[in-house]
Amino acid sequence: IPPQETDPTDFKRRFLKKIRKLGEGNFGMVELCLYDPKGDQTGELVAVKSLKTENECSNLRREISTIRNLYHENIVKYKGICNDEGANIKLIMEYLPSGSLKEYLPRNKSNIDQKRLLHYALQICQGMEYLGSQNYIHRDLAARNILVENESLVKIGDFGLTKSIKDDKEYYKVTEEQDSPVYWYAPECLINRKFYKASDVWSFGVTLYEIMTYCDRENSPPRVFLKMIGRSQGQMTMARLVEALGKGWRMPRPDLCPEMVYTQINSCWSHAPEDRVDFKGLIKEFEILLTSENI
Ligand SMILES: CCCn1cc(-c2nc(Nc3ccc(C(=O)NC)cc3)nc3[nH]ccc23)cn1
Repeated sequence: IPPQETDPTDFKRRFLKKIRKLGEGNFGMVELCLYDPKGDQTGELVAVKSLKTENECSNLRREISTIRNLYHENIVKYKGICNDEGANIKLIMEYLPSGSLKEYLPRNKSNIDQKRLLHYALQICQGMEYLGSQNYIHRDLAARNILVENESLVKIGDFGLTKSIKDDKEYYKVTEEQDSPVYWYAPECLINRKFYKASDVWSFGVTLYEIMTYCDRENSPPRVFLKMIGRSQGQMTMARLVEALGKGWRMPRPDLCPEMVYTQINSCWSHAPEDRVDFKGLIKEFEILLTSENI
């Protein structure tokens, strides 16, 4: 009999063995699983994203249709879906053992120099430039969502809030209130809940700030903002944040961050979206910084 055509992107639930939790997102969670069809532990390790609650199925289906059509060195690889036995669908992706920058940078600080940090920043911009070219807005760019393949390769690892802006709309209007990562949000997102590609540039600025602090918890954006706008004001936080940003307040240059890089971070934080640098411009700047000797 001819070898029956098995679809390598169709994962059977009975062969998917949970090992441990890897991370939690807005309404999804990611677990490390062994996919072991032979049942002899010779299977492969995969990262499996499923829903925390039943009702968010449409979000995960949108995320699946997004990631399965993205092919870029700096975007985590889609492997398939697990959709049998009736329960809710699961997204299967390649497993990156080193975790996100939030785990990796603090742990490896002593053998990562600033040049390498800028290489990571360049790669994130390359992934984001590609995402934008496919008419997507990420809406959750942060160090926690950047995964480490090895010490010279990072990938955007989560698309839980990514939206398509096809039919030449230039922004996405947030409908449902979600526990949004406000400290990574640009003013236009906070004030009138409009997301532009330029809003992702603002979030990249916050992500680069995190990278230049080696994701040190003491200097995390929530910590720095709350120190500036006064301890937790409850729901006042959003209003106080908007007010401070509107007055031109920005997170101060981190100790280890060179002036030139802080200038770049600030070019991502212009109040008006149209005044911000774009990912193409950031890529050029990083390439110049990485060739010049003074980093
Ligand atoms: C939903 C939130 C976004 N998210 C994506 C992932 C993820 N993690 C990993 N590897 C990973 C993670 C953590 C650690 C660790 O040591 N932790 C203390 C080690 C390895 N590979 C992945 N491939 C695709 C997604 C994905 C985790 N959270």
